[in-house]
Amino acid sequence: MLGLDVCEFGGQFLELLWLTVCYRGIMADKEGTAPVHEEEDETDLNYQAPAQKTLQEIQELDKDDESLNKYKQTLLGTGPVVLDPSIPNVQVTRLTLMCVQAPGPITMDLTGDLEALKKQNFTMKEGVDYRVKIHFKVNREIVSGLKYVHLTYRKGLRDQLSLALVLDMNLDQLSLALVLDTNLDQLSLALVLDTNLDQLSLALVLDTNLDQLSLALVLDTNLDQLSLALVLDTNLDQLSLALVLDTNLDQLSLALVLDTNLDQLSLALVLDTNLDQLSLALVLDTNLDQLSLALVLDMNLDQLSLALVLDTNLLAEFSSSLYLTPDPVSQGFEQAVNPSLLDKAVYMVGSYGPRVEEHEFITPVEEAPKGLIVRGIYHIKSYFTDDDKTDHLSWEWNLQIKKDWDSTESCISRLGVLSLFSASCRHGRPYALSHVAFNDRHLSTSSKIKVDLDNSNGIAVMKFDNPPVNSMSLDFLTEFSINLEKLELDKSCRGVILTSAQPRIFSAGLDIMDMYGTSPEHCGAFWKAVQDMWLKLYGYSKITIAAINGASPAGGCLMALCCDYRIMADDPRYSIGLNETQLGIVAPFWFKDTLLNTVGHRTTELSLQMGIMYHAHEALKIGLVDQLVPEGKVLSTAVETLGTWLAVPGHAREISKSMMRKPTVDKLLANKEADIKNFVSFITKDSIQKSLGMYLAALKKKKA
Ligand SMILES: CCCCCC/C=C/CC(=O)SCCNC(=O)CCNC(=O)[C@H](O)C(C)(C)COP(=O)(O)OP(=O)(O)OC[C@H]1O[C@@H](n2cnc3c(N)ncnc32)[C@H](O)[C@@H]1OP(=O)(O)O
Repeated sequence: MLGLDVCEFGGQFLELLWLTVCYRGIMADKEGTAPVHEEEDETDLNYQAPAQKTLQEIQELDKDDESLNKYKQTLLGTGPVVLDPSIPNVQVTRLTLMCVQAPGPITMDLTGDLEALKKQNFTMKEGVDYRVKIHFKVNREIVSGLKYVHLTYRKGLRDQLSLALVLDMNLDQLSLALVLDTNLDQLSLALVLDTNLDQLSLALVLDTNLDQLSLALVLDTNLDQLSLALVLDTNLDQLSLALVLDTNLDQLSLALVLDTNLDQLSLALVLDTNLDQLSLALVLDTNLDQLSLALVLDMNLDQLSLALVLDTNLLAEFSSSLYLTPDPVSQGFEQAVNPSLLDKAVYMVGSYGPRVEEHEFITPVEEAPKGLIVRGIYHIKSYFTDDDKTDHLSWEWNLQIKKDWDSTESCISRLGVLSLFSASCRHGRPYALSHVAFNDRHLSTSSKIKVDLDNSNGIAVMKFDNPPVNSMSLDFLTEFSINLEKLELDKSCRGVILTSAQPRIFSAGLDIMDMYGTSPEHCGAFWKAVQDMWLKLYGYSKITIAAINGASPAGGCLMALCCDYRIMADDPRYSIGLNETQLGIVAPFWFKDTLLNTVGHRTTELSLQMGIMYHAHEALKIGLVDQLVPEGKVLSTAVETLGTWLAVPGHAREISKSMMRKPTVDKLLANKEADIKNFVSFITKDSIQKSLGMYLAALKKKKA
């Protein structure tokens, strides 16, 4: 049976692949060709595309094959969404940098002024994991072989590291100026040394904004006189300074050692000079991700030796960012310096058909670079293109890698979060925001859902804690989806267990209070949150197990059905099922599909029409749950089971899951808006409101 399904699916899939390949030729004619300046690294295999077909022709093919038609509809939509040929077939609408630790969404609108984007910096904290999400629309025709190309350049040194060294000498005189100016979180060092046989002047200014350290040292001496000024200003923890100065008319020795634990900066300066000879050694060693500078200068009347070592292991990587120039700014070096290409990433986006809803594509997880020298601004050229090099969109923007997120961004994001959650005020009552903890890597601060991620095995347990019955209100659903998303992005998490912190109840399903007596706007927002929860959970890439430790009606059952495996407490008091008809409401098609995909057609038919709640044993019998264990063992069995699932090669399992579930997910994605409208008009009907009211009254009466 399974073999047959897979063959059937495989056949359809191949056919669709062929159809999309056929279609590429047509597309190339219709859109402009790309000015994509990417290196040609693909081999021409002398490939001859099959005869071209229109979307309509494709839809006509095998018209009588019902299952193929369904699949085609999922992939191709029902037909062109926009007929106006002046509107591009593919419209890229926005790019989002998805990062769990980000204080808020980092999104760029690609429908507006792309020129403005060139000047805009999007900040990313160093070392964080992130993914790029692109939203795009397909309006008329299938596009195949879509690609997202991402070229990363490092800008000139102005934003990064500048070193200027000026050395001027003759037998009687030496002048040295060294300026090290790095914006990489603000370290500046200026050293000026001017000496002739009679006089030595040294000025050293070290100014680092990196937690406020400033040091100025001025030393001026001639044969009869020595002046030394040292100013040190710091509110840092752990600063040590040692200054040794020894001078007489013929000789000067100076040793300065500055040692600060604050991100490990050490400075040693040794200066030894007499009338005939000057020796200077300066060592600047900062662990702020590997910058070391050593300067050794040794001279006498006849000879000069200078050694300058600037040792940052980033030299190799960013050699083009390092220049020796006397006056970088006045020479306008930024124009003179071509930004160097650091990285080229090509992501295969795939083939897509027209539909009203936007498509979205998410890249695999990347890690932002980390370290003092890699902080700075990267210029990025993005191309949304395809195999035919059609330029669907190309734009440029800047990614700024910083030691921390921008504080202003945090404010903006907090506002964003507030507005997101003010939308979840129910009956005019704002909900507590304590659970909104985007920055918090300890995921356990949510108010309605407790998350505990065990780093030793990668298993996260999400415990519903929304008394009295874990009903899924708008804020519960929002919080659930955020946590799930966070865990999906968290590399250390490998699987998620859903369970309840409430005794005897897994979840009472959707919060009826969100549907009863509320405004159409509220109902719309609520339903969108239900959809988002389902889309996230049913299409989740990681393993999910429902540890059902209590009653699980309606939405509770749906949530369990979305998981990969269900373990239920073996207790006759607990039941599970989609009982919507008992409330006088109708489960939507994606509730139905989720049940159908689990227990089959006939059982789904009986179950939905009658609104049956199954006791644990019955649920096991019809395959609604996979295993029964004593209540006290539900969670431990779930952990054990997840362990065995984790032994399966992850990639193969994930693709298999997606193969089984994607058509169902795509169906809702293609009808999301219509489904919301349908829900709102249905649930706000007087007759339905009356049913809900009676149901609520019955619940309360039962209690009485
Ligand atoms: C195109 C249109 C599509 C429309 C599709 C709409 C889909 C909806 C899916 C749903 O999920 S609808 C919700 C269905 N849920 C239920 O039917 C469950 C109802 N509840 C129960 O059966 C029981 O409460 C329980 C879960 C078995 C627990 O029983 P227990 O005896 O322990 O507690 P109660 O005294 O019954 O309840 C305590 C308290 O909680 C209130 N409550 C219960 N369920 C809900 C709920 N789903 N939403 C809001 N409030 C709920 C109940 O009224 C009690 O409140 P009180 O004020 O303390 O009396």
